[in-house]
Amino acid sequence: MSVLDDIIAGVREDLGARRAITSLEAVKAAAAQAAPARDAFAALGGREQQESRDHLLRVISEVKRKSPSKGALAQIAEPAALAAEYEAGGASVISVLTEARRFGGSLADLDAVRAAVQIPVLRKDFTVDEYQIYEARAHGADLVLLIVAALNDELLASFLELTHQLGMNALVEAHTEEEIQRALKAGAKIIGVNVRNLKTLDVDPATFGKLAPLIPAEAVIVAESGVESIEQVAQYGAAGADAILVGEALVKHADPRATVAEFITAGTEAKPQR
Ligand SMILES: O=P(O)(O)OC[C@@H](O)[C@@H](O)c1c[nH]c2ccccc12
Repeated sequence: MSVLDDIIAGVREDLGARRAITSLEAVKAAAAQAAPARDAFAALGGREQQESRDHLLRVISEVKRKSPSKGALAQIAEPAALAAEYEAGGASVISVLTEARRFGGSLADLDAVRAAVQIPVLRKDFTVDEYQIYEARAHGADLVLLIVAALNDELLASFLELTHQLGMNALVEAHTEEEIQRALKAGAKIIGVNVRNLKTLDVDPATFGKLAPLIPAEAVIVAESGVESIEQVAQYGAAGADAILVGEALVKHADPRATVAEFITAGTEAKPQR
């Protein structure tokens, strides 16, 4: 079993436990009651009119306590306080890991962050069931993660459609050329190139430069993982990223606010006009 399969098995078990307490019908009703989703596509620089794009490199800042590849990263006693720092530093979106077993996250973290910031919030989890999409909306998420490697074409398309129906956007994550093609075919508007292979956990930042040119200019392109330095941010910016998604480097830094601001400056300087 790959790491991804193993994580998903745990996600399904935890989902079963939540569903036994709160039915799909109840979660749908809660989603319908939630305040409308914020426009994450626009927040990430996406425009229906390509010409009106600006030049800024956006940062999606992640609340991440631990990971299967690195183990414990940071305690994060107050995710709300960390998210507020990210927002003050200029982050465009906050990503909140809600997977519990491997990443130490929860829906309570999502609630706390949602209440603390104005910018769009991404529910970062391994989406394998429509229940999780309604649940994300019920908890105020504006964006959900859809990992292409975890879904077949039919599920990917139907989850993307449901996400849009609920007024949210999806960050559709790919790691290979084939997965990029599948994401595009499903109609993804925000495409993440994860340079970490979720089956082996190997990180290779060069993956971004190889795959980004395959993504048409109408889509927002997000470089995910492996940001350890300003130089790496500049490389992603130069290679065509509209946004970067950063976890470890921010949660481990003593001054996450300043680090977000530095990353935005470095990436924007490096970014070519699209
Ligand atoms: O901590 P990093 O290397 O900055 O990575 C952040 C983010 O890209 C990573 O957490 C991630 C990317 N895709 C995922 C899918 C599930 C869980 C986590 C992830």
